[in-house]
Amino acid sequence: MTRTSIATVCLSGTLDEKLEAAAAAGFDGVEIFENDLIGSARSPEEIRARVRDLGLTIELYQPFRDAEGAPPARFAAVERRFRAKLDLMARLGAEMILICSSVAPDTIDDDELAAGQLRRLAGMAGARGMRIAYEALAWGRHVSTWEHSWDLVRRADHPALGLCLDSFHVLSRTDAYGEIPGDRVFFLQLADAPRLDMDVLQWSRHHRLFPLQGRLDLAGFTGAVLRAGYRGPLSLEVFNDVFRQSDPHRTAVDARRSLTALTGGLTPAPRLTGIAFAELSVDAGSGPELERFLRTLGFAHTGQHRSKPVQLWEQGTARILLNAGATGAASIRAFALESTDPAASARRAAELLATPLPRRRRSSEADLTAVAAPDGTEVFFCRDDHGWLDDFLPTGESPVKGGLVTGIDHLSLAQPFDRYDEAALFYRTVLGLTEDEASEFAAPYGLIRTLALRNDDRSVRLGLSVPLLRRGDWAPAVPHPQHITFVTDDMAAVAGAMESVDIPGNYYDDLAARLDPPPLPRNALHDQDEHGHYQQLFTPVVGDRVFFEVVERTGGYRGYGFANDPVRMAAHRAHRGAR
Ligand SMILES: O=C(O)c1ccc(O)c(O)c1
Ligand SMILES: [Mg+2]
Repeated sequence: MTRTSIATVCLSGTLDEKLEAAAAAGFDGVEIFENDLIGSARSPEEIRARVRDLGLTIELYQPFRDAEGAPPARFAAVERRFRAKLDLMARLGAEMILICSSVAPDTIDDDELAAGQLRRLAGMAGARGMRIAYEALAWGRHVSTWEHSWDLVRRADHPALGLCLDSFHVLSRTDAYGEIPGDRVFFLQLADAPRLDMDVLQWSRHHRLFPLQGRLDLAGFTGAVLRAGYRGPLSLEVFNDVFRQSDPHRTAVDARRSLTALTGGLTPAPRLTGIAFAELSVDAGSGPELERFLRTLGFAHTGQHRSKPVQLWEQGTARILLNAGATGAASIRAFALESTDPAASARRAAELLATPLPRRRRSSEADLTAVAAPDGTEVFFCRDDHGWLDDFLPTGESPVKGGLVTGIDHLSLAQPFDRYDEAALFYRTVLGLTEDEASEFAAPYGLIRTLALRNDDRSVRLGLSVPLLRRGDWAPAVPHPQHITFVTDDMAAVAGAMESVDIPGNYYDDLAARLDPPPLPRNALHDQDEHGHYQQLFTPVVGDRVFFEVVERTGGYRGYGFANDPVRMAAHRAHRGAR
């Protein structure tokens, strides 16, 4: 088994907190960042003991800067500093140090000089049984490609000197990284990132992500390095503004999940065949209001749970549970997915470190396995035989035939600002969904990023959204809005029956100018793609954050109307202000 490691820079907190979080998430080792050590009140010996007691090993100490290419007059100071760090490593019990390529303005562009200096440092390390992993920073002064660092390592030709390959530095510059000398790679650092057209240092220091959370080809690169014969740890090194201030235990689990998903060997994700139900928690105020909305849309209250204050509402294949037994304001507390193998779905979720939830089971009730998603939403796995419906006693009301709503189109779950990348990776990997559409837009109270995920046949679709920054205190926007989107074949009839939020005339003027759509029912929004058309209608927000949407897809439209989201948000805001 390949060892796993995480750099302390990935995590928030003091060195102690970082080490505890790394150990709790199941990492084998850590890279100790110099800053974390310098700020720690513990002596190196105490840190060594703490690391050992936590079952970790120190895989690497880093970074050592501005070594190679130093003007000869400065190199004595480099050696002095290096010797001090080797002394420190001996006290820590660390055997490998990372030297990153020089950025100092006085660095000399002379490969012979640089290789000779690296050989000198390797001699010092080697004499103490230690090794150097030399890394090309993508913004290094003269050495900025891994090929160039490899050239210097070859020239230096010392057994204590090898390469550190960092996926970010390599893949931020090229997808064609060529042949990798596996036996000379001493250390492998993994980081993903979104594709951003910006200064590479800023990109690296603020926007790195864990593998599979960004757009770099981490699977391809890691596979190539492993095939080349690399046998060291897979170590995550992610500089990320959000992770730096998030709960380190959560971040460490997110990190571990990403490595697990990257290295594979997981239970394959069983095929999902649909959304069995969505469950809303309701209180005394929101319950009746949601019932009223369901009623006007044509839903029938068909069942009452045998043991809990939970109502079942049905129409077409859409099933909504209203749960009055939970505390808190109205929200989507759970949803259930129909799986061809619920036990395997649950097993895969456990392998990906999903938090298991107590089973909902009483003698006669269906056995539903559930896990908690990062945003707290409970995700159930059930068979597609509707066995769980036996938990409900019929009320005598039967579902309306040929009603307005035919099923659930998708669920939209707004994520807390600091859980988005974690949630996207969770839903995608645990459920085996693919990314459908991503976008970013300016909403009235801040920038919003959205991501749609779906299964192969689009019977399961989820929309995630998140503000780009933590919301300002003053913003009166709906916090973490969630909605259930129903699908209809007859939007005109829905518009006639359902209370909807008013959409401004300016929207329709702009729409006419851009797309000139056919006439729309009152308050309906419109979108189109190369396949067809989309109409959307929104109820007001119930309680603090929940609303329903009804959509009609014609001609095979594939999107989600993301472009209309700012108008919808402003409309909800205006509606709440008017109350
Ligand atoms: O941003 C940096 O300076 C830095 C330092 C050490 C690394 O391993 C790295 O990838 C980047
Ligand atoms: Mg690095």
